Amino acid sequence: WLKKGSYPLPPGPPRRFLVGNLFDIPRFNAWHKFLQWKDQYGDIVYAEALGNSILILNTIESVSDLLVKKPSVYSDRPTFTMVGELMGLDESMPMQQYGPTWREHRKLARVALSPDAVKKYHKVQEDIVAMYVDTLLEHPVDFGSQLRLTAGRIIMSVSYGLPVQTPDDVYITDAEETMDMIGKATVPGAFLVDLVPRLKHLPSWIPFNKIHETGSLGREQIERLITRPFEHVLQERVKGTAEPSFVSDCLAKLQSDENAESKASLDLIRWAAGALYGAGGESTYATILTFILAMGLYPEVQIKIRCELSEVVGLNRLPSLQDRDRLPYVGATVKEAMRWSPALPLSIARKTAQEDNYKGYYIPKDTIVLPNVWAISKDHKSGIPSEIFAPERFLSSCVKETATDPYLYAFGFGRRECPGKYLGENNLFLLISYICATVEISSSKDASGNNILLKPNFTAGLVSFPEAFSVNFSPVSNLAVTLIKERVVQLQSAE
Ligand code: HEM
Repeated sequence: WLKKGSYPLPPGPPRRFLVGNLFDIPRFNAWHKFLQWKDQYGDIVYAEALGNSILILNTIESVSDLLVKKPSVYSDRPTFTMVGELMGLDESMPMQQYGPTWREHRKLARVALSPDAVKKYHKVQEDIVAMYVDTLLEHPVDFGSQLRLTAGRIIMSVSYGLPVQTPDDVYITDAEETMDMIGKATVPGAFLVDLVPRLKHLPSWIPFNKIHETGSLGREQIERLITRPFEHVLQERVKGTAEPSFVSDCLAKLQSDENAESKASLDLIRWAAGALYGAGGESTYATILTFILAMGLYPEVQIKIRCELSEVVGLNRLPSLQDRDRLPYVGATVKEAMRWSPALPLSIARKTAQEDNYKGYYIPKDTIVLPNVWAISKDHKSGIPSEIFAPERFLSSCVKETATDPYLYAFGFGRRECPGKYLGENNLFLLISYICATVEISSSKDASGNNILLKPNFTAGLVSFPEAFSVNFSPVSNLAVTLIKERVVQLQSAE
């Protein structure tokens, strides 16, 4: 009853002989096109490219019916021959297939990143965020690169307990170079071998065949990224000076469980920790950069945040994660930063492990499934146009019906939902509240003193963030600056 002949494929654009919809799907910003297809063909849209089936899910209901309610069918990932198989990234949690090894990784992540476990990182997160806000006061032009460093430092401290201050930023530089390489290698069509996997069997002595050379260079780079900081923790543990961290906690648990650190288990921890950087750094960076751009465009939101902070927290201390529940407007702003331009507009793709049927349509095995988070984020429930940055859409005191909560879609779905969600939410809350408590963001001025018009343009990769832009940062008050400076001085004297 599941055969193709009995049920039609879901609706979608007409396919051409051999290439299917290859030329209908834009290489970049495909989510805009998919949103148009939603109006034309409906909630679920089927397309094909070079023989690959693609299913686009445009609503939270279809995502929930398939990705959440049928985990055994919809929890695999598509495979990449170059980065996955040849460079070895298949071993990292985000790219692994749904199965026993993936489950082991998730078990580690659950222990180390649960809502309770992440409480021990509150202080380190606050320290690193205070350092970032200090750089906004001292070197405001570097706000983008410093933000990237900040997101990386938090992950490195959480994963490996690396000191908050600079000497170990060498690990971050290494990690950023590797992420850049992976980002370029996962752009569709970057490597012919991803389109024609059989090319991987070509011997390396064939002239101009760089497949194996590129693969092994990438593999070395990825190995370095996951091994160097891991070995640092092993050494610190021998000296008895290891700070609490994901790796340290996992190693301690391993020792108490088995009384021996088997090679396989060490490898599992090494890979699980290595995956956190790639998965957690860029999404935090993208969301906060989006927030900064939005504040240049919608300065009134900052005023409301500052009012709430001064009422609830007062002016004599910095906000903390304990204040979070009493700051609804800040909470709504965090959600709006995730919604206005989602960091992962097509989430992370899935692949069907077997054929399926849904609402009378046939879905073939090995179909690439794309949850269109971009389309889901554009709901009209609140009545506020979706292109406006308005945290009010999430507050029942401001609108009759609130917008769909981004916590339901921005962090992914079902069994593969982001394991770093709680840590990620805390990062966003701290960054947004510290920035607003200390600096005012405004448009930059040109030589004649006129405001430079900000254009919300976003990059078009797997992770999407604002293209380079400039804004002005000025201190909110001397008292706010003193609070940040004191925190940073305390930090420097403690190290
Ligand atoms: C604003 C912050 C973040 C956003 C928006 C975000 C979003 C996502 C999304 C959409 C997925 C795909 C889930 C799916 O397939 O359904 C994901 C997966 C993942 N995220 Fe996050 N994430 C964030 C922060 C973090 C942090 C801080 C960490 C690590 C500490 C992290 C670690 C991971 C990992 C390891 C996966 C792969 C899970 C798997 O494939 O089983 N993320 N994230």
